[in-house]
Amino acid sequence: MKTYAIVGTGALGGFYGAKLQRAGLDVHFLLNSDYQHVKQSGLVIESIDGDFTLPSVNAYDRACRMPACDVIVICLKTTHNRLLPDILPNLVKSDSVILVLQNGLGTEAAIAKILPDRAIVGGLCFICSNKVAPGRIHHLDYGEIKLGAYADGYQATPITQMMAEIATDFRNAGVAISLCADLLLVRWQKLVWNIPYNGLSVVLNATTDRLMADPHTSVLVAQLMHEVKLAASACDRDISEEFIEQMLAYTLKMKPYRTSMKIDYDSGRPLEIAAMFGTPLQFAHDRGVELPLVGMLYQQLQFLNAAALPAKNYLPGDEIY
Ligand SMILES: NC(=O)C1=CN([C@@H]2O[C@H](COP(=O)(O)OP(=O)(O)OC[C@H]3O[C@@H](n4cnc5c(N)ncnc54)[C@H](OP(=O)(O)O)[C@@H]3O)[C@@H](O)[C@H]2O)C=CC1
Ligand SMILES: CC(C)(CO)C(=O)C(=O)O
Repeated sequence: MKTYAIVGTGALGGFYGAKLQRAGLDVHFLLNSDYQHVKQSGLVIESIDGDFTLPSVNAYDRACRMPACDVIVICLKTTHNRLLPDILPNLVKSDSVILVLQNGLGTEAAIAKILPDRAIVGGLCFICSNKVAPGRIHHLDYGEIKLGAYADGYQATPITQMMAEIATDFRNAGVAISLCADLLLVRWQKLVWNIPYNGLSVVLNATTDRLMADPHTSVLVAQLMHEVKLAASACDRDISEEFIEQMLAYTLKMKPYRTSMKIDYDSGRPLEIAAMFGTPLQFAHDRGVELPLVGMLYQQLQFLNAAALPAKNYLPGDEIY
């Protein structure tokens, strides 16, 4: 039986980690402000798939107190990635796999610099989940994960045995999961959604339904998606027109949704700007492609984030890339 370390027990880590433990796996949870509460009372999951409680979990406040595990699941916000060089060496064995369940681009490459010899897998999560109180996760919708292995410079690379084993564990835990051989392609595909909706939801103070209902913003969403397609193309990854049409249609059908970046903004947390905007812009720029609309959103988000910096006790550069 594999052991799992959940680094960051919030909306994603709490939800997926609790499901893995409920399925009988040996799961170890690293926590921050919720540590005392979760150590005493465990985790509560309110989910459209069915509510459940884990009255007792392996809770830790420091990585150095955790056992080395087979799979290290990174569920911190990317704004806390500066902690990874201190956390990760405590948790790995020679054959551990690092599974990055974060939005955006670049974390796998950053981890490869910290742990050059370990297998790294990226996971794109299609889920709407929030941590609503200490140790209490509210899973509102969806939940599927797409996994792809990381290879130097985000080259496409075959599906590994370890990925298949991780997928089996998640499926047994009731999580839909698929495997792919091109992590960079699926990261760009997710950015087709995240860049317009996460960015505009903060700048325009709007939920997804309002962005789609207004003819001006729905055009802007589509234009931003086309810039992401250009950036992917500069990286030799093809995003089809049909894919963009599907993303627009899917969002029209979605329940009104406040994106994760908007929830962060409204809660006074730092925004994941580097992972979702800065690094994608840099990837495109390095290949001779500029993205003016994405660049404008990036600048506006930096402005809004900086305006709240003192309150957030946050330093620019906290996301390591
Ligand atoms: N939520 C969602 O629906 C989705 C999220 N994502 C992505 O998943 C990633 C994780 O997001 P999400 O789960 O929402 O974020 P959350 O903020 O809910 O979870 C992150 C957790 O990390 C914890 N943490 C912070 N600092 C430390 C520390 N020093 N040691 C241990 N734990 C720490 C936080 O604890 P504390 O609160 O106590 O500081 C928090 O519980 C992001 O990249 C996000 O974009 C992707 C798809 C959907
Ligand atoms: C697309 C979505 C809603 C998860 O599926 C997300 O990634 C976010 O809110 O940041």
